[in-house]
Amino acid sequence: MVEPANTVGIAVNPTPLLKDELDIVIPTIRNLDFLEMWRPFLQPYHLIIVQDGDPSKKIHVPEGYDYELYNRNDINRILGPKASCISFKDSACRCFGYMVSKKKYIFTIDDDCFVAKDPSGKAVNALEQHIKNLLCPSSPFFFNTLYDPYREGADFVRGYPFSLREGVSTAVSHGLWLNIPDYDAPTQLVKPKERNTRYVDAVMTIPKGTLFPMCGMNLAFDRDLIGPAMYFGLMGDGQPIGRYDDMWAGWCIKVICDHLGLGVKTGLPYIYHSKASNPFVNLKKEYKGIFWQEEIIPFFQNAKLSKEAVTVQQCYIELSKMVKEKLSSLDPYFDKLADAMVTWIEAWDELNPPTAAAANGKA
Ligand SMILES: O=c1ccn([C@@H]2O[C@H](COP(=O)(O)OP(=O)(O)O[C@H]3O[C@@H](CO)[C@H](O)[C@H]3O)[C@@H](O)[C@H]2O)c(=O)[nH]1
Ligand SMILES: [Mn+2]
Repeated sequence: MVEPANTVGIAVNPTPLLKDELDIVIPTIRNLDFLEMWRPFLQPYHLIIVQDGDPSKKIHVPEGYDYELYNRNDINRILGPKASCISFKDSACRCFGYMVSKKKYIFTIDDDCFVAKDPSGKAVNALEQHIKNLLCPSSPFFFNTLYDPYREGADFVRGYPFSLREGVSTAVSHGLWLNIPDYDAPTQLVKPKERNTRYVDAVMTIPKGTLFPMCGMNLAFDRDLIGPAMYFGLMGDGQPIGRYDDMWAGWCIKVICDHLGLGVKTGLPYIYHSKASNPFVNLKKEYKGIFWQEEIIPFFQNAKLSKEAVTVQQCYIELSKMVKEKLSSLDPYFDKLADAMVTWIEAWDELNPPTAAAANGKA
């Protein structure tokens, strides 16, 4: 039986790593009381709260947190017609927070994710571990069997090519979950009582050429390296699919990271996922995705980006053209999604114009 950690009495770190370079993005339709238990680890950071659902509902944010909050009215006001690419009534709305942030790093977490305990009983500072993962190189080109070679007390094992030991920049850090695992609805239905009690003390780079099911509930990334590709798609209200927001983004970012020579890591940190969403509601959201993905995965496995695609935006636009060309025959939804991918990039570039220096550099 796993339980969340008790963080009462843990002092708030006054000078945490990347304090002014990282935003925490939380999608919510509920309340944010869970931030009380995260206070020692998260209070020094700026929050971007994306309020989904009824914009007239008042979301209470615990005292002492510095935050900005956006509801649907704000999204519509800021993006105008381009707001059509931001999902409504689905956690996919969180990607609006990635777009409006001005920081280099993002940590996104769900409002039902509590602080986990490691096997020694110590409270896990998930954000601190994500930051370590992002600030350390990745090793996507050759698998290190002793897991993260950059970790204290580990290294590259015999036979690991020295020419590859410098590693590459890490774009994404994918954390895991104790208690309620991120299972799809059919698995949830078959195993309603299954809880994840296994704390695996490892961080691994996902090898180049391998896709993975990215879960958005405990995720961090480098916005400068991969932000424009972190679009969580068209889900929820008015859409034929849900709960494939993070999956879609994960497949897109992995193809682009592989193309640009960037790393994606998975493993530590764990959070404690406190509640299971309704498997019957989830089945309705997922069911088209469960058979579509048998076509979608080979599409991403075979996606080849051109050597002219050297920025994330260029890669993403190329990907959107492939989606329109190769997946629209699966369902007209993908035609709409391909257009929304372009709208997302246009909106991203509108809110995040390249700095003059960067623009000159590019010229
Ligand atoms: O319409 C909605 C529903 C929920 N939210 C907020 O999004 C997160 C996740 O919600 P919840 O914990 O209820 O759902 P899970 O099934 O556990 O979420 C996992 O599945 C993925 C579905 O896409 C998701 O990325 C995972 O985290 C909470 O913060 C809700 O408040 C919402 O904004 N709108
Ligand atoms: Mn949840």
